[in-house]
Amino acid sequence: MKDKNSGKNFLFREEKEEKFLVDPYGRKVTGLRISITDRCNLSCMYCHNEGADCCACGPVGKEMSPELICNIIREAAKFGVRKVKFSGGEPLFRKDFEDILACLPPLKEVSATTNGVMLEKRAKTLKSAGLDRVNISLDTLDPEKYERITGAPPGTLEKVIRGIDSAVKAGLTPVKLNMVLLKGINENEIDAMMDFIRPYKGKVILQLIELMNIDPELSKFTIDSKALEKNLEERASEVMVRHLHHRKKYVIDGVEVEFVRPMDNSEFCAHCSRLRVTADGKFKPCLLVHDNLVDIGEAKSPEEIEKLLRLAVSRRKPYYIPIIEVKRLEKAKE
Ligand SMILES: Nc1nc2c(ncn2[C@@H]2O[C@H](COP(=O)(O)OP(=O)(O)OP(=O)(O)O)[C@@H](O)[C@H]2O)c(=O)[nH]1
Ligand code: SF4
Ligand code: SF4
Repeated sequence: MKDKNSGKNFLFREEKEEKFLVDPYGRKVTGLRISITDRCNLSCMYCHNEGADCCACGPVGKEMSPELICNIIREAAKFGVRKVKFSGGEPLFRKDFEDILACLPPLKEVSATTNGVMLEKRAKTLKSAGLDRVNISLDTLDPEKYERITGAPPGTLEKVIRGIDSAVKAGLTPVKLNMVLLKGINENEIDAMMDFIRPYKGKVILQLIELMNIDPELSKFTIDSKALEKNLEERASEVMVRHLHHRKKYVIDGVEVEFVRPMDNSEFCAHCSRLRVTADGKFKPCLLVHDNLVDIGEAKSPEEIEKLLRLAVSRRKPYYIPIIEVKRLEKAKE
């Protein structure tokens, strides 16, 4: 079958007798990123709520049942999806998160991204239910700045730090600390953050995240990512490149630092291997595109889910594409 925009073929590709979902741009889908709720107890200044139209602090829509979530994952797993990331809003708002984890098929990695506020008491049960690791948002170690960035009441930063400790103790490792870089607010705290995680001896990784300034109001907080990348490279004793998004990982003074640089980065999109699912049950082919969602609705049978999965994959397109590719596509249309 041919994609009408790109003229490229898309179908299932057989590899070592395993079927994979491959989009019209040749990107294999090996992961699902599932939002299980839009609810959240914070209101971070940069929140994109996983690309949902509503804000995490706005009204809450319907949420998928554990059964539907597991059916979707089971179907995707038949086609080579091996990694699942649960996100929100704040996924720990789901009291039945452990039930969701308990019904999953065998996977290579099950992780969640959380703000960590409610993690202290849940870390052990989540691990026992099948969660492998967590990413925890932590942009600053300064309580006042934390409250300014997240809108949280006093005392919240301490809860998050206790959450990180519990996650490490429960074995939800490596724990990644997600630090969104904000010019004039926390850009000078990278070294302090590295000092904070060093005692965890490799069980905690620092993940620096370029601000997605999709809202013009946020532009003033954008840092110079290229300069930062150069600086990290100069300081690193080791540099690695992940397949996912071709993200760079650095080892600096014994600490692992990963840099997530999605903006205007065609390399990032070219290596995007995850399909998203929204909290209200829609496949979302791209975080930044809002008009090509595929409603899973009450689809229950494996056949129905497979059909919708294929449709969503056929709609996947890199958001940022190299200018040379844009020209090639324009020429192909002529
Ligand atoms: N544009 C874009 N940004 C992404 C994508 N995936 C992750 N990000 C950014 O990276 C941030 C951190 O993502 P996480 O949820 O912690 O997970 P991750 O680091 O992508 O995944 P793992 O490395 O598997 O833990 C997100 O809040 C986004 O800002 C993506 O597919 N597209
Ligand atoms: S914790 Fe996450 S979902 Fe909640 S407001 Fe902050 S960025 Fe948005
Ligand atoms: S195509 Fe690019 S912007 Fe869209 S989800 Fe993938 S990495 Fe993110």
